[in-house]
Amino acid sequence: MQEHSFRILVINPGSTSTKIGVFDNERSILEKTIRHDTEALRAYKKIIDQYEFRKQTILETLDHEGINISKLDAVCGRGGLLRPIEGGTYAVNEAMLQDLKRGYSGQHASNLGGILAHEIASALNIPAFIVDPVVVDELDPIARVSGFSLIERRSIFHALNQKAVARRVAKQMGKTYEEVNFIVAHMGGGITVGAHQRGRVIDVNNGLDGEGPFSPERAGTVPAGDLVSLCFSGEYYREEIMRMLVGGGGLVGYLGTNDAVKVEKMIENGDEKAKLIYSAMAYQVAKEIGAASAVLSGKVDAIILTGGLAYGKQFVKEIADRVQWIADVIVQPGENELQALAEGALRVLRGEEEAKQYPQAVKTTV
Ligand SMILES: Nc1ncnc2c1ncn2[C@@H]1O[C@H](COP(=O)(O)OP(=O)(O)OP(=O)(O)O)[C@@H](O)[C@H]1O
Ligand SMILES: CCCC(=O)O
Repeated sequence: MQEHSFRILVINPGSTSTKIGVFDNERSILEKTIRHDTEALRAYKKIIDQYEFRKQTILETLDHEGINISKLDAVCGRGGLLRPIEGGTYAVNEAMLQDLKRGYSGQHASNLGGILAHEIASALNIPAFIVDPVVVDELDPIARVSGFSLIERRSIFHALNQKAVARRVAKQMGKTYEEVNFIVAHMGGGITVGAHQRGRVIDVNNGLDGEGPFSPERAGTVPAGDLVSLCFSGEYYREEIMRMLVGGGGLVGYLGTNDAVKVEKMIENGDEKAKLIYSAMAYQVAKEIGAASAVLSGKVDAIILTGGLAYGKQFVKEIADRVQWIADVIVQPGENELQALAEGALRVLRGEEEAKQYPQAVKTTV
């Protein structure tokens, strides 16, 4: 019997671009990165105000590429900084739209994903979904304890790519994601290292502005007391400190670039500082993997290295040399977020999973 074919539009909004894809089942028939002029984006005060502009650009691009949107079966967007929720595919509902619009856990381009999916899908009377947003929170209670009673650890990570890669590797091993324990290190502009225990990410660093290894653009964990002293030195505004930690941290802070390919060139040209800093980034990733292996009590089926930095052969080697005693190291460079969005929507359209419902805000009585 011929398999039913679903056509899905997927949308992944980034800070300066919107990536879109059209899939017939798992097969990509169009993938496009729409670059937005930074001047055009600057005209909008808040990220959320860009949605009409981005929607029109997406629709024009689809039209230009000859995609008839009336043939779509669903639209799936990258989820944003919502309330903490468990992983999976969620139907876009009113509560979600409200939280995306106000940026419940902060402002992030991915907040536009669910809104754009809803806007396009509702006009066509088809379902809209999001899959594994960055706020996926499956932390064990013990992992939430920070050691400072006023601050709880939070789960903010590359859930979409980490879970998609983990599912793919599990399948290659002839198992399901729910049958294996993996450590997944997503190494892109930000770096997050997740301890995946039988389908749940029970511990992971908050890679947005919290903790973990430093990355091309982010500082990761820094010595707390020294940071407090810097904050109260009177020399910096809050925004300046945040910019130095996120965006201007990591490789950018030390070497003036977030481009690891450039850093590799600097090393080739004999730059000793670049060599030390690049090795330190690999060292910190390895250390975080070691910590995740303790979280999993050493029961680790594989360590997976993914994201753009996983293309760097020397970088990967330095990490692997330190951690391959724990488990096999599997390298899956780049990220496949469009495919992951399509696969998440497909699991629901095929009835393999039920779409999860995003929780309504709890009403408090005064
Ligand atoms: N061939 C390569 N060798 C080494 N590093 C590479 C290579 N290709 C890309 N990178 C590096 O990967 C990093 C970007 O990774 P990626 O594209 O996954 O990040 P992003 O999507 O911008 O951010 P994030 O993954 O945090 O959402 C950059 O530092 C880039 O220089
Ligand atoms: C860590 C959350 C995803 C990102 O890097 O923006």
